[in-house]
Parts: sequence; structure tokens; C-alpha cells
Amino acid sequence: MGESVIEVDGVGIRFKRNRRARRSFKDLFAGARRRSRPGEFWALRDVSFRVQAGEAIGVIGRNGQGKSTLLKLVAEVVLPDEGRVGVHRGVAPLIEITGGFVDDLSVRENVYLTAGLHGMTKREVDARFGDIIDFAEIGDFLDTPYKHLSSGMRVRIAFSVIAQLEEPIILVDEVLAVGDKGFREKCYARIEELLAGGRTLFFVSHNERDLRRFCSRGLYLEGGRLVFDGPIDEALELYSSATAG
Ligand SMILES: Nc1ncnc2c1ncn2[C@@H]1O[C@H](COP(=O)(O)OP(=O)(O)OP(=O)(O)O)[C@@H](O)[C@H]1O
Repeated sequence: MGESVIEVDGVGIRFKRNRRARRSFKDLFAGARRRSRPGEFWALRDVSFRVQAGEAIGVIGRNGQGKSTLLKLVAEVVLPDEGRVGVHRGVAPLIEITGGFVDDLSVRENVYLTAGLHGMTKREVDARFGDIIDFAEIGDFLDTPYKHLSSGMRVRIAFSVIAQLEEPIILVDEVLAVGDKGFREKCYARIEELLAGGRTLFFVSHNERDLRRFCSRGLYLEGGRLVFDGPIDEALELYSSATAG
């Protein structure tokens, strides 16, 4: 076994369900750390796993079970309330990818802004600009304000920028489902290329075929708990039997 690139130990994340809920009398006597505050619930709890470089991991579970939250934890955009997360390599987050784009800036300006925020220098973006635009196939819209692009076009350009990053860990969620069939296939081919180059992948999907295509290991989440961590086929069987009943 090589070194771990990601270590997640006993992690819990809690969110507020209802901003106006009141603290219960019982909570006043609970330990400060374990106390559940008014209206709070655990979106993830007691989650532990390790990831080696080059692994391709599918994250599986019904809606609302904590999959996106797990990816945000690895992207370090949410911090755990309990436990510890160690991410020892850079991350290219293909999640909520359009979130960083600015509506009133043009496509060209957004490419420079987003790539810059992810650490690319102006010169590096200059060198890759043509590839980024060609991949997205939106060359006619370079000076169009981002807000005037269709939702599929927004995902295209966002994916193209992030997929150029050389970060060793890639996070992909279902945002790609917005793209049309041709573009999705192109994105998947790019992900395969990145995997062949030794990147580590986290892939959230409800599509069994896509999960089997990329992933050998599956993390199955239920109610914020990691109930299974093992071969992707077994994780998918669990998911099927949980959704069948
Ligand atoms: N910022 C937030 N504030 C409050 N609750 C949140 C927040 N983000 C997520 N949640 C809640 O945490 C739970 C887990 O959400 P998460 O998005 O991780 O689920 P998921 O498994 O990715 O679901 P889906 O398959 O529908 O995408 C849900 O109950 C969701 O409502």
C-alpha cells in the first residue's frame, strides 16, 4: 500500500434544519461537544476512511444521505464539527463548478478569473486558453456575459477550465448531467484520461453504468453514516436492495 492522500477520521458535520428551533432543556446538560443545538442534525457522522493515490471511488446513496457534503469535506469547503480530515494533495473540484463564475463578466474574463483563483498564472491561462475554449465548443461566445449562456453552456465552460487544472485529486458530482449527451461523453473521456495519468477520483452519481465505468471502490452512505466501504459492485448491490424495498 502506498501513502494515503486523504485521511478522514471520525468525521461529523452538522447543519441547522430550522433556524428558529429552540434549544431543549436536556441539551443544557449534555457535553458541550456532543450537544445537538436547536434544530441541528448530523449530515455526516462517525465517517472514517483512507484513500491511496490513484484510487477511483464512487460515492453512492439515496438523495440527501450526505454524498455532496462528503465531497465538500474533501474539497475543504466545509470543515468538520467532529473528527479530522487530512487532504495531502491539491484538489480540482468539479462540483458546483459554475458557482465561482461571475454573471456580468464575459466568458473570457471568467476563464481568467477562475483559472487564476485555482492558482494558474496569466501566462499559463494564455497558453491553455485555446484548448479550454475548443473543449467547451463555445468560441462564438467569448465576449458574451456569462449570465446570457444557457445552463448547459455554463457547465461546458466551467468543466473545461477546471479539467485543465493539474491537481492530483478530482471531485466530480452530477453537475455534468446538465450537459448534452455528446458533451458528457467528452467529459467522461477526459476523466478517463486523467485517471490513466494517475489522478485520484471521487465520483458522485446515481448511474450504475457510469459508476462501474470509472470506479473500483464504493462508499455507500445512509443517513450520514458510511455503512459500506469496499468493491463498487457490492456497494451498488447494497444501494439497489435499499432502493428496491
Ligand atoms: N448548507 C447546508 N445547510 C443545511 N443543511 C444542509 C446543507 N447542505 C446540505 N444539507 C443537508 O444535509 C443532508 C445531506 O445533503 P447532501 O447534499 O450531502 O446529500 P446528497 O446525498 O448529496 O443528496 P443528493 O443525492 O440529493 O444530491 C441533507 O439533509 C441536506 O438537506
